[in-house]
Amino acid sequence: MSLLITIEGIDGSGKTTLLKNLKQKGGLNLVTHNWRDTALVAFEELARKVINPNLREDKRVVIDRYLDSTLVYQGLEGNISLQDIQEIAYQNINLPPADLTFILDFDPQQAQERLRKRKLETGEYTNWDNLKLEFHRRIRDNYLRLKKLFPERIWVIDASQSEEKILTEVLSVINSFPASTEKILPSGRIEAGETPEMAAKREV
Ligand SMILES: Nc1ncnc2c1ncn2[C@@H]1O[C@H](COP(=O)(O)OP(=O)(O)O)[C@@H](O)[C@H]1O
Ligand SMILES: Cc1cn([C@H]2C[C@H](O)[C@@H](COP(=O)(O)OP(=O)(O)O)O2)c(=O)[nH]c1=O
Repeated sequence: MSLLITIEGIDGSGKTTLLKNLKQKGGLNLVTHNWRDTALVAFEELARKVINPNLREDKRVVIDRYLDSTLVYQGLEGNISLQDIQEIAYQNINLPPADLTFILDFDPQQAQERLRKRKLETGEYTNWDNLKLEFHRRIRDNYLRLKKLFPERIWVIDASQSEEKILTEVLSVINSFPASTEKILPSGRIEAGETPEMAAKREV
């Protein structure tokens, strides 16, 4: 079954790492893409060239940052209404909506530490230091607000866990889609050490 899966979270929350692990160890027939353009219209090209053709071939497509980034950064943090963003995205540009979204929820101060490490190891640029910690805290809160708006689609994952644990949790949700999402509504949060089935029981 084709599935559009998106990964979201503040910078340094582990999105790229999860994407890499899903690709290498996930055992899924999936296509991943790490898009680096922040303009909404760039998603049109992404959908046309990457998402739509693969969904048509029944693949699972995993995208690092998608419309929820726009809703969070330009919407909740910026001054564009969420309704306008969604109208442009779904009606004007005709983007496919995500089926499943994982928010890697992480403390900004710890994320800063991870990014320092990443810079030392890989030299990869980040604009983190130009922005105040307060900004990243608001972005984290905005993601959690988004979860309240789209509880069925969005899963909040504790990103302070090990890479392996995060991969296991995410795979268990993907592999049981859509059955588990129906069961686990409304909050969908998996705590450390829980399977989706255990979470379902806890939340009822
Ligand atoms: N679960 C994890 N535990 C410890 N370190 C991690 C974890 N996930 C990612 N990292 C490290 O944190 C840094 C930032 O991760 P990255 O995947 O690049 O984040 P993002 O793409 O969200 O900005 C990298 O150096 C990465 O190796
Ligand atoms: C996709 C997208 C990203 N952004 C922002 C979030 C990030 O701070 C920045 C660049 O993203 P990116 O380089 O993917 O961040 P990361 O370090 O987490 O891998 O662009 C928006 O403001 N709007 C958007 O629609």
